[in-house]
Amino acid sequence: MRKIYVFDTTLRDGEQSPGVNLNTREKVEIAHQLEKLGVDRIEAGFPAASPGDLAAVNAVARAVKNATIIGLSRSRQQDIDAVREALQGAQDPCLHLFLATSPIHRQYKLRMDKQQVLENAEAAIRYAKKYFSKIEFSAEDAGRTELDFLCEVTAMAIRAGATVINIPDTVGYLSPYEYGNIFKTLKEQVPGIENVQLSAHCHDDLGMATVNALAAIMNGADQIEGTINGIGERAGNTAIEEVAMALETRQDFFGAKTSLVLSEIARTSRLVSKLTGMVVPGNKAIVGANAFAHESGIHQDGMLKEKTTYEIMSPETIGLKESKLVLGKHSGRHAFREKLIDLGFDLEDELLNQTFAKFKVLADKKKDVTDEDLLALLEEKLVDTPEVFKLEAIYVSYSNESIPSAKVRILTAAGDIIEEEAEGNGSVDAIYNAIDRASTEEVTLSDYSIKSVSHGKDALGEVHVVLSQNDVAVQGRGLSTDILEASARAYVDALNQLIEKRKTFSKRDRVSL
Ligand SMILES: CC(=O)SCCNC(=O)CCNC(=O)[C@H](O)C(C)(C)COP(=O)(O)OP(=O)(O)OC[C@H]1O[C@@H](n2cnc3c(N)ncnc32)[C@H](O)[C@@H]1OP(=O)(O)O
Ligand SMILES: CC(C)C(=O)C(=O)O
Repeated sequence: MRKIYVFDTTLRDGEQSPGVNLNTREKVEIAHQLEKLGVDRIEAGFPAASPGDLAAVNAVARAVKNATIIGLSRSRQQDIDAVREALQGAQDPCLHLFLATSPIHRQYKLRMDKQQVLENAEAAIRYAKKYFSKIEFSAEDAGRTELDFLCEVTAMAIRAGATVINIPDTVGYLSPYEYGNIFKTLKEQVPGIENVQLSAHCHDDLGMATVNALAAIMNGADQIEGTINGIGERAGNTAIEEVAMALETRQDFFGAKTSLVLSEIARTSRLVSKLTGMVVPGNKAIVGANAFAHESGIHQDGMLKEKTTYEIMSPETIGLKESKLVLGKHSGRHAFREKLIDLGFDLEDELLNQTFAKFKVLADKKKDVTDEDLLALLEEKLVDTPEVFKLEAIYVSYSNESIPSAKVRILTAAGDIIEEEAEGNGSVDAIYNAIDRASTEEVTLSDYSIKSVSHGKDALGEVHVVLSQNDVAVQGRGLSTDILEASARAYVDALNQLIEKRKTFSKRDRVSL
């Protein structure tokens, strides 16, 4: 099986993500994890960028024993010298030199013509060759470079002593066909190309970074460059975990493999997310929280019968424990039954159907139906609790210059209407004091939490409260687009449940104790 080398640039191009700044300790921690993941090469930074980055690259160079350590450099002596200094102590150092070759970069950024680009790059490689046996040369913006000129630049770089030639699609512009064709052409036309490794470095501006890296592999690339979680400049780089898992899962098609320890992927992803502060989107391939989660009934049913119906890879391969069946409004009876069995309840069909119907009503209102919700459904705490008290209206008076007060109108099961007023430390406290007066129940509020059920200004607010009385505690839930109303509803719901629980407990005592 053909081996594809993995060049990880999380610590260099990944760190170029706006808002990301890794200090030395963080770079070393990530580098150690990359070593465990088994990447072949680690680009640790751009030493000429700052004294801090030079020191960080040096710390990585000294800490890592099982990967080549690379420092990036412009085609300038002072940058090359900074990399020399930074890579002191590295077991296997490599210099990464770059110079842009595309017409746009030549004309506007470098203000060089083709000849100057060739001469400048050659002088840099020859200078560097005195100090480094391994040199990667990148033709920045190769993707938008005339193909014949790119062949010329590549031939020059090989003659001058580069050992790896990198073809960056710096701005994520190319289609897979065009990018693959560059590798094919270089392989066919550049003298000495068989003596160097060819590398692919893609960006995700059009969402094609992974597929372009794969196209490069299919056309002869020996190495792919990328980052963990695909972080990097603008829309980011090729996500290494995506390429590695594509090669692993579709060995039949690609006939190539990395030597990554795949079971370290999830851990590496979490660490990089934590230290860079870049949250991995839930739907991100391979490492997103939903990548191995199934919500819809038909999929869950398939998963329960045979995992390969809806999973092309197993979560264990990347170091996760198992797939998740998430209960929501799209879930079906099979998954619901399985979940209840997990919770210790094996229900008769009829009872299962009744509970399932209630679950669907709840799932329509809630983003996540938790184990607690399910337990509540089973015990008929959350729905169908007889309403001893029903909240009819609340009035709140609030100003930051006076004590908040609230008035509530409550309808009792006996048909009485009770109105009470009270003051409090805040609006919610005032409402709760007024409800206490109306219900005359003596309860303790031991928890209060609020979250939004959906997004936007009109999001539903969901309030959860825990009320206790003697040794009994219950959870009440209130939903409304107004958080004060949701708070009042949660409290009244909890009161009703408390009263119901008192009854259930005394019944249970009679029946089973
Ligand atoms: C595609 C990529 O990801 S390339 C890597 C990008 N990463 C970074 O830029 C991060 C680190 N960079 C830095 O800290 C700074 O840009 C430094 C220290 C390298 C240079 O800073 P400054 O000297 O202030 O220059 P500045 O960044 O403003 O401009 C870049 C200069 O380098 C030149 N340049 C750009 N690429 C190269 C190159 N490969 N070789 C030689 N010169 C280059 C530009 O033409 C410009 O030159 P000019 O000053 O003569 O116009
Ligand atoms: C320095 C090079 C490889 C680069 O990051 C790019 O062109 O995107």
